Formats: sequence, structure tokens, C-alpha cells
Amino acid sequence: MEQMYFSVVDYVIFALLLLASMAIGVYYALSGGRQRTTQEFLLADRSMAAVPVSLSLIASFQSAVAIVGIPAEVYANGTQFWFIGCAYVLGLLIPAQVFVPLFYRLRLSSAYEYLERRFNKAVRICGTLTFIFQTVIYMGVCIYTPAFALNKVTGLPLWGTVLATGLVCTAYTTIGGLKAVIWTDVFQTAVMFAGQLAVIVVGVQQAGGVKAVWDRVLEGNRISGLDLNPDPTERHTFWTLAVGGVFLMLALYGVNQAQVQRYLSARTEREAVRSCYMVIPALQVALALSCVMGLVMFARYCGEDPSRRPGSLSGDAMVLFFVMDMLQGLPGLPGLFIACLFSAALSSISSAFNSLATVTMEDLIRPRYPAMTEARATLLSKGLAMSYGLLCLAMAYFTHLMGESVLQVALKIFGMVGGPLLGVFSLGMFFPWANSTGALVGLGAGLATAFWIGVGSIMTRGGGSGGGVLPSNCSVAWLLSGNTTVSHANMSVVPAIFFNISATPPTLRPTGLRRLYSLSYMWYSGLSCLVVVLVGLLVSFLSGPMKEEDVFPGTVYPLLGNLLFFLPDRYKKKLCCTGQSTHAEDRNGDIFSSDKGATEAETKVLLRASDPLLMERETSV
Ligand SMILES: CC(C)(CO)[C@@H](O)C(=O)NCCC(=O)O
Ligand code: NA
Repeated sequence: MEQMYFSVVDYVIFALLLLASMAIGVYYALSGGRQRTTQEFLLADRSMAAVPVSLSLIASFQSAVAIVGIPAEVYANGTQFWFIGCAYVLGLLIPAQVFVPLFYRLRLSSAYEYLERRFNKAVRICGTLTFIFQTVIYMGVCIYTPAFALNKVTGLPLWGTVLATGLVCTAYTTIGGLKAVIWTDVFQTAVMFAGQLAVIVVGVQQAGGVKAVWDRVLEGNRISGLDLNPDPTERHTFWTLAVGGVFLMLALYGVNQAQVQRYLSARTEREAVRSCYMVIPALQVALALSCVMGLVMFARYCGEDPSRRPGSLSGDAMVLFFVMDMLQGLPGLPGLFIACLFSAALSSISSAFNSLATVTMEDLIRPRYPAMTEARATLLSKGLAMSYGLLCLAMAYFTHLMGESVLQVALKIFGMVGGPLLGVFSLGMFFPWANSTGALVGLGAGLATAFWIGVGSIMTRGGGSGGGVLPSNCSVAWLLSGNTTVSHANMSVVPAIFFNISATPPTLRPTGLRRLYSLSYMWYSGLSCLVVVLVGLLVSFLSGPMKEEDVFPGTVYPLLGNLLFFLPDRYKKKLCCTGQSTHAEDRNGDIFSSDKGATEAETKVLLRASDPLLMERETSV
């Protein structure tokens, strides 16, 4: 395969992306409150409108991993993965109805503050540390993926690209705070969609039109029907994607700090909920673009002259090769696509930096030094954002050493670490009896289960079967054979991470522990969430369940009460599921609506003052 060369226009477009992002950072460093308070730096002064928030929400977890990983998946295995779109519906309706109002009304700064109000400090700190662990690994994958892909195709130095993007992102995140992060996300999401659309349009044209594309993907077996196989070890079926995917989406869009922080930055609760709803169609568009891109590439390249094939390239790098090949000779378009890849990456990395700075400040540092001045806290938050930026560069190196397709790696991390976190939040919100011991033991059990299965699957190459390349009339076996003509020697030293998505050979049905390890990675969130809730409830009942009236007001969602709506109140009370205060606002609505200018501390006092039960409890402590 020949190395591709960028024209001047391409370099200019790429440079413009970095410059524009930087300019947005500078603008928010110098306008508004000039980033002099943590409220502005970490929460955008709680002044954002729904549209930028929702675009920023989709950008957080849509990185270059999805941009190359989803087309690679569709190219190799057909459109089955598209069914994850079904999970987007419940996966965002539930946050919009349950999580967002609850968090918003508590006027939190960090999602983990909820855990302290509902349980205790220890649960909060464990939650925070779990989130930090998840995000630090994820950001390494995020920054490494586009740099590696670009290096393979254009020969641009890998670590130079990592360094340049990492530093630019650190810079605008550190000076511009959450406002800059959200507005760069908006701009970067636009670039991301533009780049994908350009590839699709050019690809369809080169493949001979929409009809030709359709015929070839049908002929090549790439349009998947509804796979209703109930086997949980099957990697992608309707059940793993549409049901298991809901838990993945809840972990990401319901309780992940990066997203919770965006909901909290919305100017009103209504805007926050609206932004959550708007993610559903926007994310469907993003998914459709990626899947269609995979199909177009299949139509364009299947059956291509073998001498031009990228030899041992894995799915992910192959996507980039195809894209660059299609766009060669169209000035500016290769640059636009590279800008698309890096936009996707930057918008995820910047979310990671800012959310990590927030939790470190609000959950770990501030509770220890409550007297810290606002100026010092803001300076420290900026220092934290910058330090996490530098740590990200180190994490890129770790990713370099990992194996597997990057899409699967990213979704596994979300499931293994995000699932237990979702579990501990669900335990607190839906089960008033759960106590802090239950929450801690449950979280530990959930993490242990997830890592046992996750690490087991890596050791035994499990994680769900059925990931091999689909058979089709037009042979694609060469993609994996690795011994076809490779014109450049360096193509054969692709690190393991870019080797294919294929898992265990479908012929062997694993038994015993191996069967457990081969659980589809799409179930990781659901399973570990369930373990946390079950173990948490069991331990709570054994160690003395919490009484409903002792729970901090506004931290419980009356799930059982709502489900058993047909029972008379008397029985509901007996069952302990009336939801003493469903949402803080039910009781304190007037306070919240009339205190627009009040500081957080004042609001807390107001909230407490309006709650005699709580006052009593606090004074008796
Ligand atoms: C996380 C979802 C499912 C939804 O946002 C999707 O965007 C995705 O597959 N992301 C992969 C991880 C990443 O792009 O970083
Ligand atoms: Na992104």
C-alpha cells in the first residue's frame, strides 16, 4: 500500500481545526466571568441552553473510536451493530425522566456528591475513584486511536500527533473551562458530521450510485436481519445490543460525570431534560452515518484488485486506508476527514479532562479543605485539568500496548467500570432500604465480577463469539489473511490493537468458566449493575435496612411506588415505597424557582430549613 500524502489544503484544514478550538478556549478565558470561579470553570455558570448541551452530550462518547470502529464492524460483520440504536431510546428516556431531574434538583456539582447525600462519604469517594479509573483509561484510547491511524496512512509521526492534539486540548480546556469544552464540542460535532457525510457522498459516487451500493451490500450479505438468538455469549444480537445496550447507555448518559456535569450546566431543569431528549435523534444520525459509511466502503472495495489491498491491516486501520484512498485527489477532503477524526477525539478528551478536574476538586479536595478561597480553588482546578491532560499522554502509551479492536476495548471499559457505578446509583435511587454498607459491598462485588469476566475474556480471547468475518459472495478473506501482497514492509508491524475484531472461532462452543468469559461484552454493564443491586440489597437487609424517613430528601425515586400505583396508599406505605419526597422540588419548588441568584451554599441552607425532619436529624448528630 502506498503512503498517502496530504496536500497543503489538507494541512491547512487540520491546522484550522486546532486553531478554531484554541480560539474558542481563548474567547471563554477572556469573556464572561473570565473563569475566576469554580462555578464558571466547572459548571459554565449553570447558564447553558439545551442545543449546545445536547450536541456536547453526543460528542463526549463519540470519539475516533466510533468513527473508524463502527464502519469497520459493519464492513466485516454487516449491520447487526446498528440495532444498538434501539437502546438509545430507553437509554435516554430513563435519564431524562429519572436521573436528570433528580440530580438537577439536588443542585449538585459532581454526580458523586449524590452518593454522599444518599449514603455516606466513603461511598462517594469509592464512586469518584472508580470514575477516575474508567476515564483515565478511556482517554488514553481516545487520543491514541486517531494518531495511530493517521500515522499508518500518511506517515505523520505518531507521538508527534499525540503530543500536538493532547497539548492543544489541554490548553483550551485549562483556560476556557466547561464553556469552552461545550462550545468546542458543538463546533467539533459539526466537523465530525461533515467529514462522515463527505466520505459517504464521494463513496456512493465512486461505487456507481445508491442503487449499485445497495445491490452490492445485499449481494455481500451485509444487511443483517433481526438476530433473536437468546444466547448471551453471542457478541451482537438484538438482545445484547438493544437490551444490554440500554444499561451501557444508562451508565454513560445517566450517571457518568461528564454527562451529569452537562445536565447541571443547563440553565433550567427543563433545558437539561430537553437536551437529554434531543440526544436521541442526534445520536441516531451519528450511528446511521457510521453504519452507512461501512456499507459504502464495502460496496466500493469488495472485490478490489488485490495488489492495492492493505494486506494485514486490521479493520480499524483499513477503514482509514479506504477513506484516504477514496478521497485522494479531491483537494481538502482528506484534510476534512482527518479533521473529523480529531474533532471526535478532541471532544471526548476535553470532556474527560474537565470532568476529572471537577470530581478531583469537588469530591476529593474541597471536602478536606472547606475553607479554601474560590480563587485558589479555581486555580487548583485549572492545575488539575492540565495535569490530567499530561496524564492522558502517558495513557496513550498504555493503549499502545493493549490488544483488540478499539471499539470493543472502549465499550468494554464503559461496561466493566460504568456498570458497577450505574448499579450503586440505582441502588440508592430506587431502593430506600439500601444502606451505605450495602452500597460499598455491592460496588466491590460488581467491580470484582466485571473484572473477573472482563480479564478472563481477554486471557481466553472471549467477549462474545460471532465476531469473525461474514461470508459473502465477494471474498474478503484476504483482509485477515495477512499474507497478501504488502508493498510496504512497515504495514506488517501493526500493533495488536489494530488486529481484527474477530473473537473465538464460532465452531467451538465454550463450556464452564470459558462460557462465562465468553459472555458478550454488551452484557457487562447490565450484569455488573445487577450484581451491585442484588448484593447491595442483601447486605443492607442483613446489616439493618435504612428506614425510608431517614433517607436524605430528594435522593430516592419512588420506582416501586410508581409501579404499584394501583395499590391504596395504606399498603404502599407498608411496603415502604411511597417515596417520602419524590423529588426535593415537590416540597421546595418555590425555593428553587425564586432563588436564581442564590449561591449553592445558601440553597442548601434553604433546602435544609424547609425540611424540619432533616434539621432535626442534623442537630441530633
Ligand atoms: C457510546 C455510543 C454507543 C453512544 O454514544 C457510541 O457512540 C459508541 O459506540 N462509542 C464508542 C466509543 C467511542 O467512540 O469512544
Ligand atoms: Na468526541
